[in-house]
Amino acid sequence: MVDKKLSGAGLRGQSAGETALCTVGKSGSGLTYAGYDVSDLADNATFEEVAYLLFNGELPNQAQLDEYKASLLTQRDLPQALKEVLKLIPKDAHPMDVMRTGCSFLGNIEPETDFSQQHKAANRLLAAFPAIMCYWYRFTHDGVEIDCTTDEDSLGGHFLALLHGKTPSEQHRKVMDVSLILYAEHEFNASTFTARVCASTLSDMFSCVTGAIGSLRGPLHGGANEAAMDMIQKFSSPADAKVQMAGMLERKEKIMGFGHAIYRESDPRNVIIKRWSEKLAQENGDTSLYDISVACEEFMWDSKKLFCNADFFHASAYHFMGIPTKLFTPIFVCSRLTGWAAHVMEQRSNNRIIRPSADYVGPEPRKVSPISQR
Ligand SMILES: CC(=O)SCCNC(=O)CCNC(=O)[C@H](O)C(C)(C)COP(=O)(O)OP(=O)(O)OC[C@H]1O[C@@H](n2cnc3c(N)ncnc32)[C@H](O)[C@@H]1OP(=O)(O)O
Ligand SMILES: O=C([O-])CC(=O)C(=O)O
Repeated sequence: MVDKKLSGAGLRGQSAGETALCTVGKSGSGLTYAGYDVSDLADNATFEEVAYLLFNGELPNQAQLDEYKASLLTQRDLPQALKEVLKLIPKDAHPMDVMRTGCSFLGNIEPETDFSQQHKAANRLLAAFPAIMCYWYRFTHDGVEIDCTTDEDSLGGHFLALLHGKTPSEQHRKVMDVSLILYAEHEFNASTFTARVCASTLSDMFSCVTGAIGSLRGPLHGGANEAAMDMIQKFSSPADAKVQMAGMLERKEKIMGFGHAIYRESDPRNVIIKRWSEKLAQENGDTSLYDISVACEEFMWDSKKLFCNADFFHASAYHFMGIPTKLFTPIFVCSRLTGWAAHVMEQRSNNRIIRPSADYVGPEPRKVSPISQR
């Protein structure tokens, strides 16, 4: 694994454009947003500051941040028409499909009609996504039509308050904020690349983000945090985890939450969210799921030199905060929207339609025979 070359299928190792937003696997801890190390941002900034950074290129000063947060606060509620649409989506729908529909529908009723509105569209989605997820979830699962506004200062706290219907603890607010920072941006990953391809046709922001949500949904990308949770919940102890994982590897099954397309030895986000997962486990007074997760990490490294990516310890961390597993990937959407929108803006600022070539491997030229002879 460690010496595996970044080349081959899946466009691996090929540069597909330029970005000033992010480096992955290069300097410092291995992940930077506009020059800032992600661990520095996680320790010393908030998610709203990171969103501002990605959208504007610089961190805000206090006055800019206050103004930005005040503006986001006024945009958290959903239009009634969108609430009606969300109520029509069945309980057993995949919440990523809910996010996709919510984003797409908002693009119908509040369209981005020209690119001068790109910040407006991005900020509206940023403010509204927690309510899109929670309004649908609470209506279909608890039978309540929630008030989509809260006076929570941060988007992370706002999400937790909408979901649980009560004020979150300071520690939970902090973990959500860190999590949103860690997931915010990651260069040319599959969903961001989807957004950029869409942007390159000069399409609108809502279409770019809707497409990106579809790409993030898959278990090889954002969907891995849910799949990791489903897996660790099946293990009864650290020892059982090791036995069962050995079986999975023998059967050549993919272990979700491990490995990465770019990082070779570790994902710098893992150490940060792992630390928070441990703190939450201790706070809950039951560390068994955390201990099982650590056993998985040890086993995968010892047997395959595969390491936890950002998704693996997010699973237990979210679980400890009482977040239902099916909402794990939609939270990723609430965060990555910032990276997607920033890339859409960057693509638009220096655009050429993205249209690669393919190596043809199909049949030689041939003639259509009459249907009766086929
Ligand atoms: C936030 C994020 O989106 S992070 C990614 C989340 N996705 C997951 O956690 C899904 C599980 N992981 C994977 O499927 C892969 O590691 C990916 C999709 C992330 C990266 O895929 P690739 O770039 O093709 O992986 P890479 O080239 O490093 O794979 C090397 C070998 O390790 C194997 N491998 C990689 N990850 C895993 C895994 N999680 N479980 C089992 N085997 C694995 C591959 O099958 C490959 O074996 P091979 O050479 O015999 O075919
Ligand atoms: O970069 C990738 O391929 C996947 C990833 O970790 C992310 O999008 O956060």
